[in-house]
Parts: sequence; structure tokens; C-alpha cells
Amino acid sequence: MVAPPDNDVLWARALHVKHNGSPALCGVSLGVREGEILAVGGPRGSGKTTLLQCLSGLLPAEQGEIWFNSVPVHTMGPLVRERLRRDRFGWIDPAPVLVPELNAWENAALPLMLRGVGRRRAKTTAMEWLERLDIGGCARKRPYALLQAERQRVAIARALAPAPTVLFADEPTAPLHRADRAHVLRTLTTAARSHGITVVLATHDTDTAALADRTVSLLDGRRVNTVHLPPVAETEGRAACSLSA
Ligand SMILES: Nc1ncnc2c1ncn2[C@@H]1O[C@H](COP(=O)(O)OP(=O)(O)OP(=O)(O)O)[C@@H](O)[C@H]1O
Repeated sequence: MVAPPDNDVLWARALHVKHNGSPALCGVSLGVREGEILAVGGPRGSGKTTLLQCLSGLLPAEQGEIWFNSVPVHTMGPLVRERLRRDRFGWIDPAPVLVPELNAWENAALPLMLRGVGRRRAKTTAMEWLERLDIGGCARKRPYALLQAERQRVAIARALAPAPTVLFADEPTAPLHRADRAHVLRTLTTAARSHGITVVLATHDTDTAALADRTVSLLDGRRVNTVHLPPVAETEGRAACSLSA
């Protein structure tokens, strides 16, 4: 086993993953530098979510290596990986998953409290993030009383509040209106840069990818150099793409 380069916070080599026997990742390797915002691009079904799940230790790869700060993740047991995700990683899903019995600030404060931060400090930090994301006024509302776009902002605040070492964001602005997307993405990337948070961002939106420092592209579970997608109207329901690898 060869250790990864020192300046890569995450490093993966030759990842292979199958879902129900079908290949989802086929030998993907990549490094993510500390503080970098890395976009993972590619059409639907190309393996972006699977790659983020593997890198974050959520989904063990059948073959390959993953290193976080020079520590092997691929040899960790499930409980150690769970602790790593809780203490060092943040995750944003394409659709918000909130605890229905907790209000917005309690949801946003939850990861902090799981890390041992006291309720008062956790509330202050959660409130700051809700304000930054323009939903401070919703802090006392339960998820059922929020719009889907507001719920997603709460989920984003929850992911940023503990200032994770690495934030995995899987299509984080998917439920937002186009007008909201730029603002939320700017808040996310500005926060990441000012707090030194490394971001791995899955997206098939070129505007979103443009905010990243670098983009890696996937196609059919493999890394390719570029993926050119024709306009959505022409390609919906088709897997048409041209590539240069
Ligand atoms: N739980 C699962 N069970 C079976 N197949 C799956 C599962 N999750 C993903 N797949 C398949 O694995 C491949 C990669 O899926 P993945 O979700 O990683 O791609 P993606 O690029 O994130 O797609 P999208 O942009 O639609 O989210 C696809 O062919 C998908 O259908």
C-alpha cells in the first residue's frame, strides 16, 4: 500500500463499485487538495453520487483505496467510518432530509450537539448560519411549515455549522429556484473558502461547476477529460454525450 501525497486531504485510487451487480464506478482515481472546491461533473447515472458516497466512507468500495489526511479509510470498520463522517465530514443531499420533530435551528444545530458542543453555543452558531442563508426568520418553524427551498437551506446550514474538514455536496441546489441557486452557492463556496473547508460537489450544472477550482468528469463510472452535454431538451431520456478522454 503506497501512502498518498501529503497535500491531498482526500485521495482515492482505482475505485470499483457495483450496484446490484451493475458497475457504477470502474477504476476511478482522484486527489482532492486541502481547501479546494472540486466539482464532480457528468451526466445522470455517471457515478457522481456513488463516488461521493465512497469518498465519504458511506459506501465501501469493492476494490480500491481511499485515504483521508493520509489515513486509510478503506480498511476502517463501519463504526470508525461512522465516527469519521460525524466528526470530520459534512453531507448535503439533493433533497433535504430534516428531523420533523425539531425546528429549523434545532436541525441545524444537531451535528454540533452530536460533537459535544453545548446547546447554547450550538444554537448561536446554527442561528448565524440560518441568517447567512437568509432563513433566520424561519428558525422556530418545523420542517412541515417550510417550503422545500427553505428546508434545503436549513440542510445546508446544518452541513456548514460544524465547519467540517470536507463537505460533500450532492447537487445541493437541486430543489432551489434558479434565482436562489446563485446566492446559496455563493454563500456555500464563500463559507467554505473562509473556513478552509474542502468541498466535493457533484453537479451536472455548468454554472455550479464554474464556482469550483477544478472539475473532474465522469462518464459511465469512469473518469474522462471532458463531457459535452447537448442542450437538455434534446437529450432528456437519452444518454447521449461526446467525450474526449
Ligand atoms: N442503490 C442503487 N441500486 C442500484 N443501482 C444504483 C443504485 N444507486 C445508483 N445506481 C446506478 O449506478 C449508476 C451510478 O449512479 P449514481 O447515482 O452514482 O450516478 P449520478 O451521476 O449521481 O446520477 P444522478 O445525476 O442522476 O444523481 C447508475 O447507473 C445508477 O442507476
